[in-house]
Amino acid sequence: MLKPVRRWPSTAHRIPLRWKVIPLTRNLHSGRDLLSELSARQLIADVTRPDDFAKHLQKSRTIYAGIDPTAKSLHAGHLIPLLCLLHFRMRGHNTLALIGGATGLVGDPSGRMMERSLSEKAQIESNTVKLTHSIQQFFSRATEYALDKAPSLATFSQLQVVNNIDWLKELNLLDFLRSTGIHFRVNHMLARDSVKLRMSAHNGITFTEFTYQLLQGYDFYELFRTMGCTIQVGGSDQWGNILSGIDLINKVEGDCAGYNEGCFALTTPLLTTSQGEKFGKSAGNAVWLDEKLTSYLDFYQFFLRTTDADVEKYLKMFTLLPVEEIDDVVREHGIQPERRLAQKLLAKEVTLLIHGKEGLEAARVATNVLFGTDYSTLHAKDIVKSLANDPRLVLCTEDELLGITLPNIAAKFGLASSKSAARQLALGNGLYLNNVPQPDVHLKLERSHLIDGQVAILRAGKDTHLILALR
Ligand SMILES: N[C@@H](Cc1ccc(O)cc1)C(=O)O
Repeated sequence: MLKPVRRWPSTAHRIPLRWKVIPLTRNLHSGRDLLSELSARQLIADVTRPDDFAKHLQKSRTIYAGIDPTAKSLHAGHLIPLLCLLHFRMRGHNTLALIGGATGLVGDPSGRMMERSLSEKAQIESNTVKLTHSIQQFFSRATEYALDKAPSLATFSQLQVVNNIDWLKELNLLDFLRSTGIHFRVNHMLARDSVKLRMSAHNGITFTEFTYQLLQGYDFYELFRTMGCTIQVGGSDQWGNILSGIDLINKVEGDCAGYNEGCFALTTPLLTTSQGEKFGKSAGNAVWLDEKLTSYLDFYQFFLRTTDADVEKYLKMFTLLPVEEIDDVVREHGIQPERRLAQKLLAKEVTLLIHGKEGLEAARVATNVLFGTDYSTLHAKDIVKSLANDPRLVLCTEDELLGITLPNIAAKFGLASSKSAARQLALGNGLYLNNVPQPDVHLKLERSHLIDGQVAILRAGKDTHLILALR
């Protein structure tokens, strides 16, 4: 039998006391105001009702951004919405990070020409656990970074991670159609860019993906109703999904004129590099924020390789350095671009933001080992730590290392294809020990050759390394 339709109870959408709006006493008025700061940092693609939005932000609000758990960690592409949330958080707004444990099971058609294949439930669940950790870690490191960079701005408010499976799994299909579906008109849904794009493609769109916008719309309504959330942030391909939520809230809340100031959307640009590639990929692979997936070194190097055309934008988007300071650095960089002053600053700041001081130190040590020329400051324990998880670091026993000629070691550990190839390389001054060519093919390795008596850095030619460390 059909259950009675759940009408939205007239008091259910009252904001609970703990989410009551709190006027901001400081920060919002100190320095540039939030929306213009975000826009100076090129973090805004679009906002709804900008004047009302700016006024709305004069009190402490609750804001959310959602991520579907299609991958097991955050990656560099997530940095833009995350930094946007960080700016809100620093100015005392409550921040919700939503993990789409339910929407991840359905698949967002936005910005995609092809239907996704449905992910396994177990995969989504395991990704959800990892992403929750990733997000918490991001905000805890970013908080430290923000306190260091902009102490006068930082009044951190709540950060909470929520999962939409918690409310969407409870929905009953018939109730949902009668209470929520009734507010969506198919002609409007068809007009959304995400759907239009797919309607024009050969295979069209399945009903499953077509309903995605209702689910994301429902999320916004749920967070508005239960937590007083009035702002949603997302990449620019999320515009339609966010507006679905605002429309739903307006329709359900329509009778609450005066009480409901309305809700707001803020989209961030989808970044492509100046070479037209999607930002956040290195040699076709995602650059992850988890150091087990992308090492400190590779993360640092990724930002160090930024082109001159992109570096100013990235400094503004991905660091909390004041915009004026960035302008000065970029001016100085322009005088001698080959010194890569701006890129070095960018790599340093973003590594600090994501991996903290220890991560930055590890990236610097590893950079010196692999690309530097001055080994005098290197210490064995730092080398081993900085290259943990890097296949170029091999732990070995004394027997495998001491009393053996360098070409033999190079061949044994795969730095050269054979002993004779290694000898040829050495004779041609192409085999290095701790950055010095070693043409003596009979030289046997002794403890005194090792850095701190523990580590030998071998190199074949310009840039093929093998770092051997005694266990
Ligand atoms: N649709 C968003 C993720 C998301 C999911 C649920 C939401 O309520 C909000 C956002 C994306 O794919 O990036």
